[in-house]
Amino acid sequence: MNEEVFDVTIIGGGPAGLYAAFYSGLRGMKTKIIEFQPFLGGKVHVYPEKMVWDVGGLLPTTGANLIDQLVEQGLTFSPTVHLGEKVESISKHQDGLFRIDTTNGHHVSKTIIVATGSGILKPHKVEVSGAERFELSNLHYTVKSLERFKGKRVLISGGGNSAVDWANALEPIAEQVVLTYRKEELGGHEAQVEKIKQSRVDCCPQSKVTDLISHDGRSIQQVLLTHVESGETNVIDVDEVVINHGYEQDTELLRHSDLQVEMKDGFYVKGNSVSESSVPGLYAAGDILTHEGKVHLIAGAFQDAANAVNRAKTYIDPNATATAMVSSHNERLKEKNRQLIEETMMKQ
Ligand SMILES: Cc1cc2nc3c(=O)[nH]c(=O)nc-3n(C[C@H](O)[C@H](O)[C@H](O)COP(=O)(O)OP(=O)(O)OC[C@H]3O[C@@H](n4cnc5c(N)ncnc54)[C@H](O)[C@@H]3O)c2cc1C
Repeated sequence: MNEEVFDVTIIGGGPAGLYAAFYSGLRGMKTKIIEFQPFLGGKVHVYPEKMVWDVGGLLPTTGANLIDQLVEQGLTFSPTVHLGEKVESISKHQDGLFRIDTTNGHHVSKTIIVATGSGILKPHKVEVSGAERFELSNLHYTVKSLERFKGKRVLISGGGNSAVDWANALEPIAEQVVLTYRKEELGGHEAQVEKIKQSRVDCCPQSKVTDLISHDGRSIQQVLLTHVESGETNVIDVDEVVINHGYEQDTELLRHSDLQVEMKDGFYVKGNSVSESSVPGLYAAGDILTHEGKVHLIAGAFQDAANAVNRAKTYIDPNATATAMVSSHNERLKEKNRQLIEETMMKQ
């Protein structure tokens, strides 16, 4: 049980949730983030090795670096963070407070910001019994850094965009890249598929991984591929195995809640351009929100988050200003600014 009442509880610790936490701290609100994954950063964990170019003010940077920056900024005002906790339902009680039921208990909040993005993403695992024991060594469900694969023999299983992108990215640096997929043709973007065809990548169409062979019990040394039609088998020597068989998406939260939150297409929170939902006190930000002016980018998630926080602030205190003072002149940052200036001077 968690009876402490928070001003704002943010569900989801992706870009929208993290920026909302920062902004909520800037507005002096008692803030909590609840995130299902054991880490913050949201969907950006799907593409940590990719370069992101379109976040305002940031020069091209990897997804991994973006996560670090988002998390550091999101924790500026030390919000309470619950990781590894799934929100299962939300309800609003007669006292006007929201109750948030999770896998670990329940929370109470004056307002809620739903920042659940595409829901909870879990990678589809390779269908080989006992495979999980290699996840600490050389079985990967994402490519966190290209460096790790330098000079290695890599097998990638999957025929979609990400698998094709990873094969193209690893081809110049790995010793060998084998790409195996069930269908006859690859399903990625045309230009990327063409690039694969012109490259050193060995394609094994209509094949699936049927065994991961280990001679030391700790890591995979060989992969058994089986042709889906002929049943013919092929053993490939490997140093690293990357699986990209898509993601299972759990988006049940609002459908499971008693609240009558108006939705669009059975998934999105049908909101407005200031992040309000049909339920007073409940706001949404990021990929889960839809409205006429919606920008489906991280940049758009930031705007949603600032709007959601501003609305939450005036919902709790109708006399509060509609927007926060800009950060450059915000009193909440005075002490932190003093520390930063001191640190800069020490370095000179
Ligand atoms: C391959 C790929 C590349 C992309 N490239 C770019 C790009 O270059 N530029 C750009 O601007 N955008 C890009 N995007 C889109 C961008 O990642 C999203 O717009 C952004 O992540 C949305 O942030 P969010 O916080 O709304 O949602 P998410 O990042 O999806 O985060 C939502 C979080 O909520 C958590 N959650 C969900 N349900 C629950 C629950 N019930 N209980 C607790 N926690 C829950 C999830 O675990 C997750 O951590 C890309 C997306 C993909 C897939």
